[in-house]
Amino acid sequence: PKQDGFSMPPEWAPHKQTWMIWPERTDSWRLGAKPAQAAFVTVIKAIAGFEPVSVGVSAAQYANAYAQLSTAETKFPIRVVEISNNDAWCRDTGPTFVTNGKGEVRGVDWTFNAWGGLNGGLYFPWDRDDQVASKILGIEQLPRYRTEGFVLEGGAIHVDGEGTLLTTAECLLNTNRNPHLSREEIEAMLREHLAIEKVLWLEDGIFNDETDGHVDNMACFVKPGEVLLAWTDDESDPQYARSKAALDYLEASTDAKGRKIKVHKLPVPAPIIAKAEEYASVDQSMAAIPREANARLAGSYINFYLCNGGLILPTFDDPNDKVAAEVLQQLFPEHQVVTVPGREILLGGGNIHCITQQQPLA
Ligand SMILES: NCCCCCC(N)=O
Repeated sequence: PKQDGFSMPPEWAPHKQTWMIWPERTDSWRLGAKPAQAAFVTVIKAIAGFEPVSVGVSAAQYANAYAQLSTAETKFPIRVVEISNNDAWCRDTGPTFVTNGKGEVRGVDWTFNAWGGLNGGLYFPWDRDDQVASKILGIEQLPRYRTEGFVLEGGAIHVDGEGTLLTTAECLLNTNRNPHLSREEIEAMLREHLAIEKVLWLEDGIFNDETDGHVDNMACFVKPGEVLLAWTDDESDPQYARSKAALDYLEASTDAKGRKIKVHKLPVPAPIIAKAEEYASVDQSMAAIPREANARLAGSYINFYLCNGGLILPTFDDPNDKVAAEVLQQLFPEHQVVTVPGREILLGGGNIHCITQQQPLA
């Protein structure tokens, strides 16, 4: 934390590797999780074109994951290690890595409660997921800061690397995360653990996002002082009010260094609806929320992932796929945009940013 001189680098800072977790639970993923595993393999190989990838997998799926990944012909190595888990959302269950600018890396291991615990959580139990960060830090032999009892997911925050953090009240002030803490006390925990100076609070995230509006689906930093925001011009879409409120707030805000915020818009895809036949092959269980057919999914191009020289972008067979790729290539000229179909991942409730976790170089 701040007192030790450690802070969270921005996602565009150089990475040592990316961490991911292999999907397998059949009450969250359709067709025995096989389409999800294929989609994850595509993402893993895309990232391994830019930097090493470590994939955590359960003992039951180790042989299957290893067989598919160890023979991959990629520029950078893909490592498969056994890590028990309850699902595959490494953005939220992995550690948030912090660096001190003097060659040292540590990790923050937030308490995890499956996006709401017994008050709106998405599955039960989540004990293996709450151990993932600790196991990754153990494998990397990095010191660990544990925030016992303070719930946070990595997908709920973005930083600019210069003291500003971007998040949503819909998530962080939700009574199913830290009902015992005030907004000020939550800000204090973020300041302390990430050495940030100012929090920009968007009200809401993407409409119908089951994470309670994670910021990593709604908005992100392009560079200090510049924010990219999920946008629609369709005022009849429930997304419009959320994006307009965020635009007005950001354009009236300054960051930790006093810069006025410049907002860039990234169009959302047309509403994405889960088909009944897609969810027909998801197991019913007492352990996970049912996947609602005909529900609108929280599809967003903001859920891309920045790796060393690459930008991995989910696409949705939508005319805006091309628009989003062009806008992002303009805004991130030093990153090569690589598109990967995102629907199979979105059917599980998130996308490419949600299934990745960057480990920065010291
Ligand atoms: N079904 C669980 C979905 C969790 C999505 C995680 C994320 N960061 O979006």
